[in-house]
Amino acid sequence: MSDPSPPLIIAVDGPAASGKGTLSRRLAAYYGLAYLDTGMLYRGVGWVMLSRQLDPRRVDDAEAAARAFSLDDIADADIRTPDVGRAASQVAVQPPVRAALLTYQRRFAAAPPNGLRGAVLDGRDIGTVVCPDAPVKLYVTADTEVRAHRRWSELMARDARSLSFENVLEDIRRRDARDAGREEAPMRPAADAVIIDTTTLDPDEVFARALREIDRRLPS
Ligand SMILES: Nc1ncnc2c1ncn2[C@@H]1O[C@H](COP(=O)(O)OP(=O)(O)O)[C@@H](O)[C@H]1O
Ligand SMILES: Nc1ccn([C@@H]2O[C@H](COP(=O)(O)OP(=O)(O)O)[C@@H](O)[C@H]2O)c(=O)n1
Repeated sequence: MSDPSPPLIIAVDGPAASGKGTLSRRLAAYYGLAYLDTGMLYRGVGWVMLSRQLDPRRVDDAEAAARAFSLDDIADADIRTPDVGRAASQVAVQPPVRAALLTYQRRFAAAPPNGLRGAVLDGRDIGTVVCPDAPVKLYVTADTEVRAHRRWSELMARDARSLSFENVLEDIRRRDARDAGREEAPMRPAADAVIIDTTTLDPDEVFARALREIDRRLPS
């Protein structure tokens, strides 16, 4: 009897608000794959730290929070705020936090839920660390100001009226610098990733571009 084929993994990485989630959800639906937003795990740990009034930069506390983390902890939490994004990138610098969250991500990729034949994972280090053998790796990016504008519009639509565009831009710049500059699993395209610059593309165009790249790489 031949071995069952390994799960089909599509790795999607890139900086904040580049459109990773929008593209990944669509790819997962199209190919019938599971989807994991790995940023949600880091945001979850960041949220736990803030909700306990702990400093996200304290490595012992952050490691303990990551080890004990369960998705149930954030069932009713708003993790999509700039404060939680900042805390997420502060806990994400710490190697023991990354190690604790890596296990969950690798398991998800190795055995996608509901018997699905594979998964799309999005984050910062999927193609480089979490799933280095993924047959398809995309790195989604866009100009910083365009990304900040997208995030600002999203936050405004959710009623964060007091946020200025400049604050969101500054926040994204700092988070990008922290994510790209850290020692452990820095944000960067894998050597074999396809870079998709979404600055002037709408979501349909990004999807179409990704499909072309993926179909070229998948065994027919
Ligand atoms: N190609 C695009 N053009 C314009 N807006 C986009 C595009 N892709 C995503 N968006 C919007 O930008 C915001 C951030 O997208 P999202 O997919 O959440 O990014 P990420 O997962 O990289 O943080 C969302 O409001 C989304 O609707
Ligand atoms: N695989 C991942 C995913 C997220 N992260 C961290 O988690 C933060 C929040 O990730 P996110 O994907 O929710 O961020 P957005 O792109 O949605 O703004 C990032 O800024 C990173 O610091 C990471 O280090 N590695």
